[in-house]
Amino acid sequence: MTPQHDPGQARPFRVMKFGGSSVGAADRLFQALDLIARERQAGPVAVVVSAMADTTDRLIAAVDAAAAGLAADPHVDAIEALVVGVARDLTDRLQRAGLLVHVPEDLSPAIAELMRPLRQLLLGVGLVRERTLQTRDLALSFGERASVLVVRALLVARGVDAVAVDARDWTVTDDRFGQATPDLGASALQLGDLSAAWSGAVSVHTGFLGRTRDGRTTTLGRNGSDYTAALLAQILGAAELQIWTDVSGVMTADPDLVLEAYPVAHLSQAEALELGDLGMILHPRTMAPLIEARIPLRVRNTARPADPGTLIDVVGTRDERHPVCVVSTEDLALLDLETRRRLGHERIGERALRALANAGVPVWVGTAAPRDRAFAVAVARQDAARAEAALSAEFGRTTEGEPVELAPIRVRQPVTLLTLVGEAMGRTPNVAGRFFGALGQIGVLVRASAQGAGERSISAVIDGEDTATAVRTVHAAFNLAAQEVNLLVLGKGTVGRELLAQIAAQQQALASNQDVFIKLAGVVDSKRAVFDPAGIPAAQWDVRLQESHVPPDIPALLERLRRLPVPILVDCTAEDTSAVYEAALACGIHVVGANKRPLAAAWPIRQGLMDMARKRHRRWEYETTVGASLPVIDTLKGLVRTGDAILRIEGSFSGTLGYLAGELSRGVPLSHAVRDARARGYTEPHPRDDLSGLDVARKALILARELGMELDLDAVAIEPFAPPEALGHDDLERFFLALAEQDAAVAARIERMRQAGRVLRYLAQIDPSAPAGVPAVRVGPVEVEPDHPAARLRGTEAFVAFTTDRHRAYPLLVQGAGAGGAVTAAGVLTDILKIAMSLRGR
Ligand SMILES: NC(=O)C1=CN([C@@H]2O[C@H](COP(=O)(O)OP(=O)(O)OC[C@H]3O[C@@H](n4cnc5c(N)ncnc54)[C@H](OP(=O)(O)O)[C@@H]3O)[C@@H](O)[C@H]2O)C=CC1
Ligand SMILES: N[C@@H](CC=O)C(=O)O
Repeated sequence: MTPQHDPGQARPFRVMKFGGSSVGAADRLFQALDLIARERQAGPVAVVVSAMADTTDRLIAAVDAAAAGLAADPHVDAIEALVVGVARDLTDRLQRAGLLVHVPEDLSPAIAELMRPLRQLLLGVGLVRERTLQTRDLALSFGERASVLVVRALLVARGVDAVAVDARDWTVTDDRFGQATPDLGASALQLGDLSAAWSGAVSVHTGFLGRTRDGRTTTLGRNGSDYTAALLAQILGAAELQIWTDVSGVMTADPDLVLEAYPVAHLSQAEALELGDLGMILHPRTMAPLIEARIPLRVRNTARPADPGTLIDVVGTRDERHPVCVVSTEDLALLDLETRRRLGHERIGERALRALANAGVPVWVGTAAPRDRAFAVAVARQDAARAEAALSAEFGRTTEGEPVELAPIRVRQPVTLLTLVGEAMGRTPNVAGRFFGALGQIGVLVRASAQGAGERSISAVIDGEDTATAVRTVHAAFNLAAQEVNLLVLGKGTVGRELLAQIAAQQQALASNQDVFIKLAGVVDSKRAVFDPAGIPAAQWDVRLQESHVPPDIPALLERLRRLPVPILVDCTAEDTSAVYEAALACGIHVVGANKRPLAAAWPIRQGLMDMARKRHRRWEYETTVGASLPVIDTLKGLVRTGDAILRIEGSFSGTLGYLAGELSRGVPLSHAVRDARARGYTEPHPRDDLSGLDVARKALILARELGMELDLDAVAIEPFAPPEALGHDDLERFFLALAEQDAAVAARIERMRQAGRVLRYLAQIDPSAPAGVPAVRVGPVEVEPDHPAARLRGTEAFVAFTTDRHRAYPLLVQGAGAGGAVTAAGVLTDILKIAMSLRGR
């Protein structure tokens, strides 16, 4: 087909198509006329319009009513009222805006006149009580014809020369009513004759409509107006087709499921075809004329004309790393067929598809096991029963008449077809790995899967209830938008407060540089809670918490948290929160904890939490429980995972006790040094936990358990840092008074050590192969020689030395600040980011 546009002609046509929402209300149509007027200034324009708003549905209802012997006139009255109303409102608006070149005649008589034959037709349908597709097509044509009448009249009134074109006068089709196919050559000839009369005016065409060679009205099926527009663009040799609708382009995912979904800037025609198969943008047959004539398509929003929309052309985006969209097709059923023995030469997939086609059941996806022993097919839920019946009938016997050993057909519903679309699929390695990996991370079961033969899509069938989380996770895993994580922070003491300050400071940078959006959903202390699913501005949490009178009802808060994308419980308390962790993990919430107590709880409790996290595919991150932000646990896990044998772990695990030892060496009395350490945020909420050795014992136990040592706290040999008689008081002031009584004795001991050339350090040792009778885990004060690695520690420095099979001669050392709000909070934030990043497939 030769396009009508003569390449010598300076400015080719632009075709603009306006859908039902763009012409069905005065404000939108006002905008549409403006867009047409502007585009006209740049060159020749042809416009295609759909029926206004719900007119097509109303026309179908009118035909159905007539065929059922009911009154159809009220439907036609409603359509007439809508069209007249839009025309009047629009005239007023144009007048108020000073855009009318002349006041248009009242359109109501013309609209009534247009509708007269429709009323007669419906009367006829009522008389014969017969409703054929042919009759329905004729009735439907009145919707688009009414739109053209209004749009042309008001364009002219606005000073844009325009002609109305009934597309039936040029769209020559076959006689498949309801789904007619145009004849391109014949249509081009007809259009050629018509267009001669336009002489520079904007031609306004009815979308959706055609006519058979013998003059009967047809319609072009679903998205028929788009088809008309694509055909018109092809015949006119247009430079571009613009589809004006109510969204700002093709979205990266369903915005109802993914708040951060956004319009894709650029797609290839092949990607658009793939999306068309999934019911998005244009139906594949509508894309055909554009592909054939290599015409770019722009999808734009009439209500937001400044938005660039989506451009669809031959090349598409040049960014081959990212897929473009995650499409979720919901409300499907998955039918699983499995033969107990092979069916000779028969392919069960082939037969199943044929049976479903014969039963008129459309198939969304079908996947076969190797050599076709099993086959799974997804169909719309409403077709599930028919599909099952058709398959049961088909597989009652082999084609040779033998009974088939088919396991009972299993029907699973509702399921969702989750499809990732993009050229990246065939050009970037590991897209499939990341797709399934992201689903696996959040524990979504894949019931069936398929990778498109065109290498532009990959699909997974998942349970319907997993849809929202799965779409969000895959969307985030491919960096289609920032990964949102939602935090509920328990505790706003030294660590919690500092964490919230770091989040406030880093939130912006994390969103722009790392595509991670940290949302603070709630903060809880020992007395109250504040929770807002929309997010608490990180700079306002303090005020919001102070103003709150809500008691900290943790189960209720977890219930609200779990409904948000990537929910994370952040534990910055020093309480026994094992039960809270269990509830959180059980309902799908990740946990990040600086709190050692759940990890040091009785072995079955700690192990139960680990199992729960594994079973629910949730993360429990706790790097800061040993050595604040030092990478102690990660290092140990790495050694264990890579098969190294851990011979011994030793070190000074407590920044607090390291600091105190240093202060004592400088001559500071014990009670003063502890007060100072507490004020600096180094100690546990009650410093007794440090001085008694309990806190270090917990750390040592945490590390020992990483080695698989099934120990409890009572198996740890603990020698306290300070004399036990000073540690009895809960009340802090009494505690400090009792401590002061020990100042002199402690100072004397330190002095003795100094004279002997040694320094005091509090060390821990984990010896997995300790002989029977010797504690495998020991913590206690040690007088170390000057050449001991611990002797060189300063301030809150801690160190952990791993002697392993591979690090035998030179132990692997992790050393640095081991206590303090800032470093610990940074470690907690790092753990939060680990979860966010892992969900992005990075
Ligand atoms: N400080 C450090 O250097 C390090 C600390 N850690 C660990 O971090 C955790 C926090 O330490 P830190 O910030 O110093 O302690 P703080 O005592 O300063 O803060 C504890 C917070 O927990 C809150 N809290 C107490 N009970 C509850 C409860 N039932 N529900 C909710 N919140 C509660 C307190 O509330 P309220 O404000 O109402 O009293 C307080 O805000 C500890 O487990 C500690 O071992 C780990 C590594 C280093
Ligand atoms: N008091 C603790 C703080 C971190 O866990 C210590 O220094 O060990």
